[in-house]
Amino acid sequence: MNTPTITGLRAALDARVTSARAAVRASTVGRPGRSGKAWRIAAWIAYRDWMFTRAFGLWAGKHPLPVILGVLLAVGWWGILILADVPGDRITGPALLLLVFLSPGLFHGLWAMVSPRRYRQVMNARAIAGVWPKVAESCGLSARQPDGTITISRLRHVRHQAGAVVLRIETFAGQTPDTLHRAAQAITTAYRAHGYETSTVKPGVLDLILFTTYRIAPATARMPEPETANPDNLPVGRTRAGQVARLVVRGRHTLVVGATGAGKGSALWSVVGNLAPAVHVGTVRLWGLDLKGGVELEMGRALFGHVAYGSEDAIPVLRALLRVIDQRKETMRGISRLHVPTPGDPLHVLIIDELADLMAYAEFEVRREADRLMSKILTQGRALGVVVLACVQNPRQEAVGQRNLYPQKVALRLDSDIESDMVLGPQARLAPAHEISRGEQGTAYIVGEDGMASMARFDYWPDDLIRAVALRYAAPADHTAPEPRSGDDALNAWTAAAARRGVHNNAADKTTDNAAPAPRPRKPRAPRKPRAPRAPRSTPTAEED
Ligand SMILES: Nc1ncnc2c1ncn2[C@@H]1O[C@H](COP(=O)(O)OP(=O)(O)OP(=O)(O)O)[C@@H](O)[C@H]1O
Repeated sequence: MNTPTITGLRAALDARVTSARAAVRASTVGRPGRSGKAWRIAAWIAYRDWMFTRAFGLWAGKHPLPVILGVLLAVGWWGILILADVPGDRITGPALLLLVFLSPGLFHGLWAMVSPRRYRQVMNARAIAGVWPKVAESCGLSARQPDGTITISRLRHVRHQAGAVVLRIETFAGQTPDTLHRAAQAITTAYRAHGYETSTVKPGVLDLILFTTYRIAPATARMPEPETANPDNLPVGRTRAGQVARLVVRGRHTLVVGATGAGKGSALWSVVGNLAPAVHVGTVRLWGLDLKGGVELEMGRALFGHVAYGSEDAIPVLRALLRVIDQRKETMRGISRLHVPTPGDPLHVLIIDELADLMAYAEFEVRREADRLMSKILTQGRALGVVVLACVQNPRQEAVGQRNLYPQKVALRLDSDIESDMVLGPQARLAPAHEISRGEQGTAYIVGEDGMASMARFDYWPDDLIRAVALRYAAPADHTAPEPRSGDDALNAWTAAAARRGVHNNAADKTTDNAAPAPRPRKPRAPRKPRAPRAPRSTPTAEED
């Protein structure tokens, strides 16, 4: 029998609450027509009333003295007027007195009624700042000075953003920024936040982003538009703060790791799908290795140039990509240090689904060759406009032995903290991927080149959308790979593999122009002229020249 885990129970409870809320909403404010409108007006009034009462109550709870004094004086005044039988208005005077004593509370109530959001933010910021000295001291952000006084890291300000509160913290003389980074988790727990991220503002000043939401709501991707298909800043999903999550593709190899069902497909298609408009105009060229037999990539086949669906077929594709790198080395030498994609001279993106099938489970010879080729592509490719996005399920040593060659890592849900450590190394502290729950497919920590981690949820890409994107943004027909140079060992391998298995290529599907890099018929070599025997010569000297 399966024992329910805390995470499982929490997910089940979440689901029930969400469905109950949806049911109540549908039968009240969500109703169509006049009754729905009436419900909405009533809900608006009730909410504003509640905000007034709550804000006033909170103020009164914190300031009982003026409340008690005001009530006593007002009642006393009124009582005296009654007892002394003073004629005329006996209410206005005591009421005005009460109003004066309670005016700060009434101001709070009105403020909360008119602008509930702003009111909550200001109150929250004040509460955070109020307990900051205690929190800072207990989290190790204080030091005793020689004169006996205690210095704490200064909280410059508290700012709100969607789903998060940002604390700007400053080090004091003698304190290192690393101390702030190390205290981040303890501060998060102290404020009962759901998670944190850090961002350095300037030396000694850090923004600590505390998340107030537990999870990022799932979202379904939409048809990408050409203006967003920017490989330097590709939109791929949502951040915890509700903003667009972005990934840098140009100049970075990306390793995507996630347990089975963690949503690697969402990460893969968020990149491929959002790059599609750039593929269509020829500034990006996609290469695919789907070693699960094509199950994943075949759906968007038209977006790809060369693809291979088996580990042996992958080798010629990797070799062809290496030839692109070699060609670029020659054309870019002395001209540019980072390739700028243009139509006709695109950014080449190699997408690999299930890297382990190539690097860990293939035949020994294939593994060895794949390892050699991948090391070259990963070490030489990124500046030359050839990048890799590789997905892997099991982060075991053989599969991700080259993980250090991927400057950017995407860690979806992992099974244990050991796996998080294996993939992310020291960054696992900032990106505990093993804590992502099963119900949050597509949620991941993105660990960038600078070692900073941020949480995002990749958009979900339904099959129909992938097909529609492939139809609308199909790759141009001239998707050819550079041909092997004569004498290149790839020539024979490519030819043999293509003949044996029929390497999948756009060409095969479309026009003959696109044919897989077929071997050029070699010119028969002219017989070598016999060399004239060299005259015996002595060691060259300056005089001889
Ligand atoms: N971004 C997302 N938002 C919501 N649900 C998602 C998201 N991504 C995936 N899912 C759900 O999770 C399921 C598994 O996703 P997916 O197949 O991408 O996982 P995977 O990591 O590729 O798994 P495997 O390694 O076993 O192929 C999907 O069928 C879908 O129902």
